[in-house]
Amino acid sequence: MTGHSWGYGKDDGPSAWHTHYPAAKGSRQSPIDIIPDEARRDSSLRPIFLGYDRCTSLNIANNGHSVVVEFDDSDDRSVIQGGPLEHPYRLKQFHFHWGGKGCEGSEHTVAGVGYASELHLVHWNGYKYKTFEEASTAPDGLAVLGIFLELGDDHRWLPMITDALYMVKFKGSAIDFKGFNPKCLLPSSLHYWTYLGSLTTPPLHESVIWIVLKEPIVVSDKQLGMFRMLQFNSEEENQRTRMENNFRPPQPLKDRIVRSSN
Ligand SMILES: CC#CCOc1ccc(CNS(N)(=O)=O)cc1
Ligand SMILES: [Zn+2]
Repeated sequence: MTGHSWGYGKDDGPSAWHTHYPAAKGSRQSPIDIIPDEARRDSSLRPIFLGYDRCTSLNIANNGHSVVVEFDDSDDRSVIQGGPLEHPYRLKQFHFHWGGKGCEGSEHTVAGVGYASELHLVHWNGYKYKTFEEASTAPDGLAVLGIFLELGDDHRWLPMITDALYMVKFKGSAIDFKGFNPKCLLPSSLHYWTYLGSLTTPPLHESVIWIVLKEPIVVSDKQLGMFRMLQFNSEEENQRTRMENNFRPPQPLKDRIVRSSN
């Protein structure tokens, strides 16, 4: 099922998505602006546990919206559990959102301030649902771990990703990408905010339990700049557009609260 084409441009960007994806105006849309002082500290929230050691990365691809690393999700070999989750959720893929030169690029903001980029690790509830597609429309179907990227020194392990980007420059390109463990992209603290939200890209399904880590990881401007050599377009298309500013702005919180781990 291929949905209507969408993007991040003036005519097909976030403000136009509602025309083909009505969920855009729903009651639990993402991202949001997280206001730490208004988050409810909840001692019943357990620590997050990331069981990625047996994870199996498959490929890295340019899907025309971001660069995505996909994993073998045929069993519970790599899962996120604990925190607000009642069951283990299987890692399916991770991808990034970033800005243009020097401007913001994260999707969630913290007290109105954005980061340069945001990493999303997408997991689905394989305990209750048979497939990612089925889980993606269920209110407790997905769990996305959001990690902020801020500019500073070079990240020691990010080159494992950025060195592969030139091979997936155009939309529709993909290469084998085995043996990558995303644990190397985690900050030292797993303290988090959590709230009920949605996919931040079409189809914008309201099926995501968001877990946003408080501590960003640090990458250099040069490393983040490598993402901007990617293109939104395929090699065949004449229109050459650099992949940048592929982030949705914060959406209304409406009748939701954000909870905070200790
Ligand atoms: C249904 C469906 C589908 C396609 O799968 C995805 C996977 C991830 C995303 C990205 N969503 S986000 N930015 O909230 O992690 C969107 C669609
Ligand atoms: Zn995302």
